[in-house]
Amino acid sequence: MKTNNKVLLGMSGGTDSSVAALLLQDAGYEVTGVTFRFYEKENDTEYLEDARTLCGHLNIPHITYDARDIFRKTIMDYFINEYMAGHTPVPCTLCNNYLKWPLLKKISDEMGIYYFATGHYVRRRLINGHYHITTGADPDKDQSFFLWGLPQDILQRMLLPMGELTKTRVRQIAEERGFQKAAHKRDSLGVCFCPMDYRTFLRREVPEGNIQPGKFFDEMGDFIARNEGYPFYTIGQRRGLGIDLNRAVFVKEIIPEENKVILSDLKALEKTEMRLKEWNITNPDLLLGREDVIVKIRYRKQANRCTVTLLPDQTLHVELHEPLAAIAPGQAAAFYRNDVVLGGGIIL
Ligand SMILES: Nc1ncnc2c1ncn2[C@@H]1O[C@H](COP(=O)(O)OP(=O)(O)OP(=O)(O)O)[C@@H](O)[C@H]1O
Repeated sequence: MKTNNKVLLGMSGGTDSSVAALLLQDAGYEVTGVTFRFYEKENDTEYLEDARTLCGHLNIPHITYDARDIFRKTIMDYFINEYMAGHTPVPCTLCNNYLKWPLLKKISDEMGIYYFATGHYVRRRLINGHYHITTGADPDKDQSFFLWGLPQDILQRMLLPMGELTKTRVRQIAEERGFQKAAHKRDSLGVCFCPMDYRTFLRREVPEGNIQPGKFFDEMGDFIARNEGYPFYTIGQRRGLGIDLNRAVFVKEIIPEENKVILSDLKALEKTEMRLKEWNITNPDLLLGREDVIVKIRYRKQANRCTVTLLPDQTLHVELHEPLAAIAPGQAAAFYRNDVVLGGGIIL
């Protein structure tokens, strides 16, 4: 598609996308706002009204796109199924990879709009002919960890007006420009459809009887205690096991077929390799076989050096230079060099 000065902005009705709209307009773009209906808690559609009102104030067109069915199938059902398989799901990463950004591109294509944008706190850089996501300027808000899965045809058309800003500055801008409600909206916390403990969500969503009480065992196969059923535990979990031993124990392994959860000390959770499926690499030359790559499997407080190779079965092998504890199947791993996201995948 030929470039033009039009941009489709994902408008959640919150602070970031509101300020993103203002900044894109200031920069001379012709902005259209789109609000995806992904999930509506107790049918609350106030966010739709907020987004519509904001677009009205900015004098820009606003459209809504009903993605509730596809969100239910690809994100919420996946989330439940992953826990039922003994895995730890990453719904926000998958929503970005498979829904939010592909939908922005699809609708832009249909409307003849070249650019698309969000209020994500990330930046983008062209390196050796390939676009890469880089970390946002606000270290507390950086969302690069969730965007390793985007292909070039999306990366090349994205605009990221929040990338250079801090959240504090963004709230100030909203206030200065008279967007009081947006300025004082609370940040969204965690997974949109499951802001509470995921166990409460599973109890509500999984039909009665599908989760049966199970058992904790130690690494030697000795019974420790009964538990509430394997889906209620995640690899690396220490708190909330409901047992009182005279030593610290962690969830090491989950065996759904036998409804067993294996507990051990932290050291036994360490691994020096992992494999990834559903991976994306921005530029193989910058990642594969290189010694200076960092892998993150958690949003914060973890960064390990690694070497990544492609295996004949088309999975990625990640050799960790130092052991890493609590690697859970289903989680995402994102690769970095300094501030640059090089790709990522889902842990097998
Ligand atoms: N329902 C939605 N419809 C359209 N775009 C959305 C929607 N939800 C999120 N986005 C886009 O994705 C960006 C990141 O979403 P995320 O939920 O991580 O941030 P947020 O803190 O809720 O952002 P905001 O302050 O704009 O609500 C948003 O800034 C927005 O551009």
